[in-house]
Amino acid sequence: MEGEGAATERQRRATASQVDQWAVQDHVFKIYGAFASIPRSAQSVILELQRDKHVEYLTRGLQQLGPSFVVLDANRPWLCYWILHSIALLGESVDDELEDNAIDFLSRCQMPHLATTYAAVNSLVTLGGNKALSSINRWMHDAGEIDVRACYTAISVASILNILDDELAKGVGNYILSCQTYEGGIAGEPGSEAHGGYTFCGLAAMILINQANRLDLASLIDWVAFRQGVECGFQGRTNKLVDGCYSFWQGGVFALLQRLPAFGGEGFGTSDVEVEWVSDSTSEGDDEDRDSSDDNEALHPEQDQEGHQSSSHSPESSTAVHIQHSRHNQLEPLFHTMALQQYIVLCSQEQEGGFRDKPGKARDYYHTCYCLSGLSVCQYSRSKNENSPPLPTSVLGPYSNLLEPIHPLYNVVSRQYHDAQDFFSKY
Ligand SMILES: CC(C)=CCC/C(C)=C/CC/C(C)=C/COP(=O)(O)OP(=O)(O)O
Ligand SMILES: [Zn+2]
Repeated sequence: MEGEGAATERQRRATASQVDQWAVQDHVFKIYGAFASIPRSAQSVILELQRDKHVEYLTRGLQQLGPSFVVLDANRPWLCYWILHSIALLGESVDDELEDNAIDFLSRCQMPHLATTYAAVNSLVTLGGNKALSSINRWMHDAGEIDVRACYTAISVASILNILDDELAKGVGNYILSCQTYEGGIAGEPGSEAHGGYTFCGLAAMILINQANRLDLASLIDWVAFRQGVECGFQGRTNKLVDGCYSFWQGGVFALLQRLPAFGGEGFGTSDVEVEWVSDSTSEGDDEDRDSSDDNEALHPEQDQEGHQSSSHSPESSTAVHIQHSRHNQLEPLFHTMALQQYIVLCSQEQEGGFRDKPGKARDYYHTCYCLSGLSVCQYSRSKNENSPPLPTSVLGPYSNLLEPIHPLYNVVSRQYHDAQDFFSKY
């Protein structure tokens, strides 16, 4: 039996976390309230992405990595990837000197650790061009940690470099399957708690090895759908706080699911998953306007678009999210993409450049990368394929907020992914 001390401690922690959540909601709702109370003309200015400021902040960060990126530490390839990918999402590129420095540095640090190798390879793919791509040495190595992130980074790197084979994929499907929890999301290791970061990694890896249909996709969708709360952004796991970086880790899960043919998507080429879909069917047209707030209005924080009270991160519904087709047979996103854009632009964006976890926190490159990646996912969430630009109704704020589309399996900008694919299919 649990001792009185332990029970009291548990209750103290639960209360503290509830108080944290109320404090964050209070902060976020004040921002939305202030936004709703200003004239429309001023609202559209506030919804603008501060592109120039973001590029300035990012370029400064890259320059600060050192004149020739000389120090080798595990964070530098990540900083390179977060910054270069953010710049690419904004449709910009870096100057020749910075590019040369980055290539020289990244080609020297592709071995010691799988996750940093993923960051280095994605950075080089993002820089693109002969020099960057040919600097990648397509080695293999083993050992290192075992978890779902390691599975994903290994499989992602191998896939983008066109060296993925059965030997590397052996056992990966069974391992990831053993990490899907009773909640429906995927944990880092068997027996741990489902988390958005690992759910993205697990699902992406399963798609890359053609085994996504082995997961319980119905419960996975339920789990991820209920991670979007009244703050309009996503939390990483049940009963935790909203955070801008989950815009990609959780939003990216939807981007992956929506590309599967079983969900009306075009597939990923070799990995067209067939899923026997079981859903508690909802009458036609029920949800056709669920995510069509096309007038840039702030959502009332405690209401969904039909005006219902919504409970934050409510766990009680089962299979409440379904494949949605509007009257015109247009694929509807499986999450509230306008609400998420609102959280990213109004709560995560720093007017002076960069993005943060939540109001009150400082900006950083990690959150800048994953807020922008999540924003891109939202903007293209209704696009049938990456070549069809989104309608203005899918983009919150001015259309100039539109970012470059990403390839959701790797989180690199689509055009750079295709260039890399052409390059590595030649030898
Ligand atoms: C490819 C790649 C880089 C993958 C990384 C995936 C990722 C973000 C995993 C999350 C790890 C984790 C358990 C964070 C919880 O932190 P926390 O307790 O501080 O945050 P929380 O309260 O939001 O859960
Ligand atoms: Zn975060």
